[in-house]
Formats: sequence, C-alpha cells, structure tokens
Amino acid sequence: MVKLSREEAAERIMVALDYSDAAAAEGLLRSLEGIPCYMKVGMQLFYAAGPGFVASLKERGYRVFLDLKMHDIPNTVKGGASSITKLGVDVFNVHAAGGIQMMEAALEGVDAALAGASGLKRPSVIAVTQLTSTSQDVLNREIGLQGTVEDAVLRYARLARNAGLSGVVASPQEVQSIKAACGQDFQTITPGIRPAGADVNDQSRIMTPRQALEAGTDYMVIGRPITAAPDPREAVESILKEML
Ligand SMILES: O=C(O)c1cc(=O)[nH]c(=O)n1[C@@H]1O[C@H](COP(=O)(O)O)[C@@H](O)[C@H]1O
Repeated sequence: MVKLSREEAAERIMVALDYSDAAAAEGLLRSLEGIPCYMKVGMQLFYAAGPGFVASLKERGYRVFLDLKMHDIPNTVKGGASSITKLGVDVFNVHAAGGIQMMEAALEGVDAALAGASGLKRPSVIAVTQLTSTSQDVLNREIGLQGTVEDAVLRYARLARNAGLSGVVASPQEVQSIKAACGQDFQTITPGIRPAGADVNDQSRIMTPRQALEAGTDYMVIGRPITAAPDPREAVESILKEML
C-alpha cells in the first residue's frame, strides 16, 4: 500500500484550471492557497488569458502543466515547443498520434529555446495517448481502430518513449502496463480521476484517486471534482484524505 504525507499527496495532484477567464481561475487559486498542488492550464483558459497568465503562475511559484496538446507537422510543433519553453512551464504535452518525428521536433524546439536564453528550466514533454474520454466502443466502431484501448495506449506510449519524451498522459487504468512496457521511470500523468460517487461527466476510463495511486500513477489530473464542487478546498481535502 502506497503511504504518502499530506504534502506528498497534494504534490501529486494537478488541478485542471478549466475556466473561461483569469478571474475565475484566480478565485480557485485563492481557495486552494497553501495546498501545494500542480496547476494545469488547458486550452480554454490559455486561449482566453494567454501566456501572461501562465507567466504569472510561474512568478508566484506554482508548478505548471501547460496542456495545449500540440498535434501538427514537425516544424510547427518545434516552433510551438520553443515558444512554450520560453514561458518557463514545468510540463507540456503533444499528441503521440503525431508520430516520432513530430515528438522529436518538440524536443528540438525545447533545445532551441534553451540554447537561446539563459536561466530557463527544461520542461518535461509528455505525450497524450488515447484520450480518457474514449471508450472501447468508440475506438473500435467510431474511430475504426482495431484492438483494445490498452493496445492503442501502449502503442502510443512506446512511440513517445522511443522519441525520447518523459512520459505520457493516459487513464490510470493503463498505468501498470505502461510502466511494464516503458520502464518505471517513464512518467504517467492521469486524468479520468473520479472520487467514489462523483459525476463521471464525459470521462470514460476512470479510477478513484486511491486506486490511481495504488496503480502507480505519478500525477493525477483532477478538474471538475474540484472546480465544480461547492467548496473546492473541501473537495481537495477530501481527496487528500482518501489518498493518505
Ligand atoms: O491532457 C490532458 O490533460 C487530458 C488528456 C486526456 O486524455 N483526458 C483528459 O481529461 N485530459 C484533461 O484532464 C482534465 C480532466 O478534467 P476533469 O474531467 O474535469 O477532471 C481536462 O482538463 C482535460 O482536458
């Protein structure tokens, strides 16, 4: 059984700041003040509040995962990765479906940014595998890919590892197979986290925080179970209690 201190447990949570403007995100930050969670900025907030908001999170000492899920031709991803690196974020992601050359280009973009500026931290680049909203049925019947979701996730995870990335985003349900296939040091960042009894919403492959921890997940991304709760701080406290 995994034993963590309250602080260690909080450090494993990435709160998804899925808000439409900076003011709403600031409200959440205020309510979680002093709890050392990672903050994840995704496309909704980034497209509204921009790089300035990300920079201000870093100035205040937050660890930041910038979730823009880049998926484009290698040259464009290289440029995007360079711009993101200059924001000083700790983690950002690309889609593994872009292939090895595209993922290598992301790393080249990071190197180019680091070579051109001093004092920048090297961000971890991770790859999205199969979105946690995708069910087995959607994968096979709608998208038309054969095999299990786990097969698809593992294929993407191996591509990401071969490209030299630090890890993947996947469901906690796949963590053990990813670690077995790609090594224990290959990081797993897992959305699809739902405390027992919480609304599943549009997620498909879910686990509770405790189950995810026992499965070996490195970081769990949690959005609506916290942000849509009447008292987000209370929601985090109750997740932490479950993780201890
Ligand atoms: O890359 C991600 O963060 C991500 C990948 C994935 O496969 N599934 C997934 O839900 N996410 C993100 O994780 C967060 C999950 O939020 P909740 O479903 O509200 O907990 C959202 O910000 C999603 O954009």
